[in-house]
Amino acid sequence: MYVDSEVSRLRTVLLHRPAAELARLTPRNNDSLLFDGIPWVSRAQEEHDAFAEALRGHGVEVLYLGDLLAETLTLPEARAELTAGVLSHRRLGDALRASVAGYLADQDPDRLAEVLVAGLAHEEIRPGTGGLVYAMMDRHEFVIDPLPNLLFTRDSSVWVRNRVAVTSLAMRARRRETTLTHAIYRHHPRFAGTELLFDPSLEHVEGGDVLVLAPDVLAIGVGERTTPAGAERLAQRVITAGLAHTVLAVPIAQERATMHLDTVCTMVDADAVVMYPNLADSLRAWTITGGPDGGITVRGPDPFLEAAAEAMGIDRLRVIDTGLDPVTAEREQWDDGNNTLAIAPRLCVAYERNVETNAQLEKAGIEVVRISGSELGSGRGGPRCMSCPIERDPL
Ligand SMILES: NC(=[NH2+])NCCC[C@H](N)C(=O)O
Repeated sequence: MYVDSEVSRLRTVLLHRPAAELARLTPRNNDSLLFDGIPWVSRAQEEHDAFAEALRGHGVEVLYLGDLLAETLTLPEARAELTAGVLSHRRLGDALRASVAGYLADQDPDRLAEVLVAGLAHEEIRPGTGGLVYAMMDRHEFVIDPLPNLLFTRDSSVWVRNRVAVTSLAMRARRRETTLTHAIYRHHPRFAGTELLFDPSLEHVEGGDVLVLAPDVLAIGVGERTTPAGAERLAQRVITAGLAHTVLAVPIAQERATMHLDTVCTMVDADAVVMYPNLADSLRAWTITGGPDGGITVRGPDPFLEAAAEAMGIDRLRVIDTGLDPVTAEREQWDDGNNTLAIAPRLCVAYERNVETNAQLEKAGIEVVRISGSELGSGRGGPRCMSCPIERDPL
């Protein structure tokens, strides 16, 4: 397990195949569950299977979060931890808590994993010993919330070299996701001995904001999800651990369209990014390096591209000039045109619908593996959001 870049050959990736949790979305809850529409579940699964197949076709090992979770739940300690986590929710009250506990105790690891991801509605459990909460709840209300955004595995953990940062998600609808990744990385034998770089109790950082620009350089977007305090904490940790000498904190607009840094900028080569053109010239960065007494030093802000090139020790960080008119650029940015997943330098996966961006990438010598994402995209995430690289060749 090792990741020191965004682009070197991808060997192992963590995905989550969406399932019953998507079927929980309704026009009443989709906004708070961070979806912009109601996906057609079976088609979303087909799209996701094609994405996984495209990766396997390029020699990438695909791990599924659902499988790792079910395997983790065969361990009594992990099972107890994850069960206690959902039972601690204040909405339950004692009587309903006892009923839910009983229900969970009856499930085998596979089904329990499913429940932890898809959630549990009131109508799925029996009243047990009664209680006011059960009596007063609507039958469609959740006693365990579903996690439809688990699909975006990029956000709930991120690898920096041989360590994993289990993130601290900012949006209420997503917080519980990291209880799952936290348990998997600490209990699953595949990750035995892995040191955690970050944990969910810390200041907010989401993986979509973290870009490993070079083996010693990280960029962290700061906006709707990652806070300045989160960026500072992660920067301090990677610098102290000797995993990077420089971390760039990059302010991005606090808006849905630019919720993470990877919605506007991803790497397609060791020295090249594809970037939302309406933003390319205005992005800025604060440069964080090691300071006296094990602390950090902050300077800036400077133009992002210049700060990045300097930190990376290259003359220039190239921006693939998509040359799009502002309206097309805005449309394709919304549909995750800039959210590419590199399988290797100059080889990336992208949504097929972003016709113009993809054509420009190819013109610039970047091979594009196109996948369809009409349903997957309703959650506002592209190939990079839907993947957490666990192993890449060293750059
Ligand atoms: N790395 C990313 N850009 N992830 C996209 C996450 C989308 C998800 N619906 C959210 O709002 O959180």
